[in-house]
Amino acid sequence: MPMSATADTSKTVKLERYNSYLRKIHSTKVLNASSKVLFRATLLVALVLVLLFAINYPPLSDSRAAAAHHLHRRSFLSTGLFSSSSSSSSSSIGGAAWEKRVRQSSTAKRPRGLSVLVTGAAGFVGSHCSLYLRKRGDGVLGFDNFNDYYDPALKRARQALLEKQQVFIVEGDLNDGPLLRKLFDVVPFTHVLHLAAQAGVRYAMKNPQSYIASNIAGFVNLLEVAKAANPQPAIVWASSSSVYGLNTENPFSEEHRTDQPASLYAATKKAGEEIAHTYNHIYGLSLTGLRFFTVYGPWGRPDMAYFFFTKDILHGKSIDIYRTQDNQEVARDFTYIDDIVKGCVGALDTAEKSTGSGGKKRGQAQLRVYNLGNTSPVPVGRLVSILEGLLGTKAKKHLIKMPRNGDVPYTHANVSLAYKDFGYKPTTDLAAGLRKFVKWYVGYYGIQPRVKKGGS
Ligand SMILES: O=C(O)[C@H]1O[C@H](OP(=O)(O)OP(=O)(O)OC[C@H]2O[C@@H](n3ccc(=O)[nH]c3=O)[C@H](O)[C@@H]2O)[C@H](O)[C@@H](O)[C@@H]1O
Repeated sequence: MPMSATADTSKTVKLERYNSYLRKIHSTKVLNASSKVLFRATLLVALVLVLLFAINYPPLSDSRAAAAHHLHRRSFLSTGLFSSSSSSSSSSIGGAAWEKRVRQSSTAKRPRGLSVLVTGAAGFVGSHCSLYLRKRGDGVLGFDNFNDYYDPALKRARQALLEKQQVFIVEGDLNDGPLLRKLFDVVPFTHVLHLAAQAGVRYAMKNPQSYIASNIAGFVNLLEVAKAANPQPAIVWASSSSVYGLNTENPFSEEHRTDQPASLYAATKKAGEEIAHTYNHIYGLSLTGLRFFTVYGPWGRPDMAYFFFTKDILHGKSIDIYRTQDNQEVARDFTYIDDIVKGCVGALDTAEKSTGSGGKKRGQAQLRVYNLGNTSPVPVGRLVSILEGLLGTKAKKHLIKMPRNGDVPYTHANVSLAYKDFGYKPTTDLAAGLRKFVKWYVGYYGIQPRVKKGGS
């Protein structure tokens, strides 16, 4: 059967060729189909990539678009499940309702009233100044990052106080350029009262970078935004008595040397004064630096000695009272908050307009620095005796040599320049001011014991 076998073989071969032909056609079809799928998938991936790129890198030339994008992302984050902020005030940053609140808060309620952006509005001096300005009929918009350098609950309580007076605090950081630009896009601020800062002399040894971030980078960021704003605002900002550092001339006058800071805190405030000079010189920004002298009073800062001494005395804890290396008393020109508020407002009211526009200087602008102190230094030991009297409790005093931590032994303000230019005259002595502080303290913390509640 070779013949049939041959015939069979040739049939099988033909069948196999046919089958292989079919397989080829089929595989080409499959190949065509899969390459189409591959092509479409690639197109989709490319589209998604382009979109993602566009979202993450908006055109640099369009700062408004960038700001809007940034604010949108932030508002998305702050309302999202992973939000770290619980504040309702930040939940709608950039939205129409938010803009309305920003405008309302910034609008003056008296003819020719100011429109002031107050940075650090939830802080000690910031909250007092905001309330004063608002009650006077000026427009006030607060700005604060509510950081936890000290108890944020106290900052929230101050915020609640401000909200009662229709002062809105925008929650944000000085280094957030798009947010600051957005605020200046919405409101033509006449003034900025810049009080946001990393405060505290001794903490600078623990966290030096925080001073650079707030007092230098944050300040420069604010000035960058202010110089580009139309109109440019006049800026009044918080410098510090600590810039006098190792100066030995007394009382401290604005003409004395300030090139020997004793702490990084002081160095950043001094740097701020030099930076202010630069922005005034190049861009025509009107700038006034206020050198505050150890400000104290109700709603004060828990990191300051008078505040934690009060707490420790009430809790029976011992307190360290510093003495100089040659065993002298350390003294401060403690200044009551209401006097400081009057000084800040005086500086705002006498600040001339900035001269620049469109980021360019159009003429010489005002550049000032003032001491705002009490003009009568008091030894720390005396401060403790006053507190003991007010609290009806003896302090457990621990006298020690002042650690080498940036402190200076003595401060004393000459305020004749502030008096001449805006009538600054402190009127509250330490005993009267501490009485008001203690009254607030026991009320705020709900403390009952042996406290003498004399005075107003
Ligand atoms: O005048 C200023 O510019 C500065 O005033 C204060 O700095 P300071 O004067 O050191 O105020 P406190 O920290 O309240 O100290 C007051 C006095 O108590 C002394 N002290 C402090 C802490 C302590 O445990 N014991 C003690 O005797 C200090 O040496 C100082 O003489 C503020 O904390 C700074 O933010 C501000 O810039």
